[in-house]
Amino acid sequence: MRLHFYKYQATGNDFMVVDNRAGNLQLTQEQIARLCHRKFGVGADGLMLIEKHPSLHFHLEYYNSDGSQSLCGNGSRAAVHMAAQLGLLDKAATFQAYDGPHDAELLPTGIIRLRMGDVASHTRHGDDYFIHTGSPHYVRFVDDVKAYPVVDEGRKIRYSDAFKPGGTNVNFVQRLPNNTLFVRTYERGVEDETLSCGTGITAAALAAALKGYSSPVAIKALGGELSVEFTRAGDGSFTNVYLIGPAQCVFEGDVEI
Ligand SMILES: N[C@@H](CCC[C@H](N)C(=O)O)C(=O)O
Repeated sequence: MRLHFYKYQATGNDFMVVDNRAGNLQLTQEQIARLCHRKFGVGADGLMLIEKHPSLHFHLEYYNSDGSQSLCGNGSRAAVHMAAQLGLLDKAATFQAYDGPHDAELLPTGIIRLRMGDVASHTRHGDDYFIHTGSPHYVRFVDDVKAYPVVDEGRKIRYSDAFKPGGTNVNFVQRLPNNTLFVRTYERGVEDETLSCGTGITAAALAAALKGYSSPVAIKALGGELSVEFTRAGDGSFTNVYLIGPAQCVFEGDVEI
């Protein structure tokens, strides 16, 4: 069977996106891993299916490159862009993702502004933070993130007893002047560093807010620039959380599955 796909990148986090509104595609974990494999397949950090939803613009199924599922912030932004290309929506989007319903806006600049879930709480692990932003994220502030061994240290935390059995994504964050962060992320389900992770960047911005940063936080990632907006309550909870950044269709094609 030949599968038609769109290849997207959202600040360097890359995805295969498939229009499954007909509902006849079911992929096994092995097929997803093969399609996302950078030597044997198309190559991507994740694969998404855009499907019909009874009352929202679309339903989004997100798979990491190993076939596991969670919320993907960058993937959701890319899916909103593709749903607009498919004519499912104009400038405002509502869709169902892994963690629940989301809305998003396609700004005139082409930037996608995605509403994330509210964040009620966080936990501390020494000087580090654990924040769930639809996906689980560990956040550690470091002095020189460019030189930091992200994969080695990230993998230790990802597989540590504290986060078994599900594991966690791990973000290393450097504070820069002007309310700006540089964020690098080890992603669970990709089992490697990616060029950008939207839910991780959101968690990093909220952790920085707990240290005095204000909304909006400007973000630099290896794959590009984003920003995060939020409203912080006195009890340390967050509402009106938005992940804002670009997404681009790079090519489309067909692949045998
Ligand atoms: N790249 C994503 C996060 C995808 C999910 C994550 N790897 C997990 O399994 O928790 C993003 O942009 O948020």
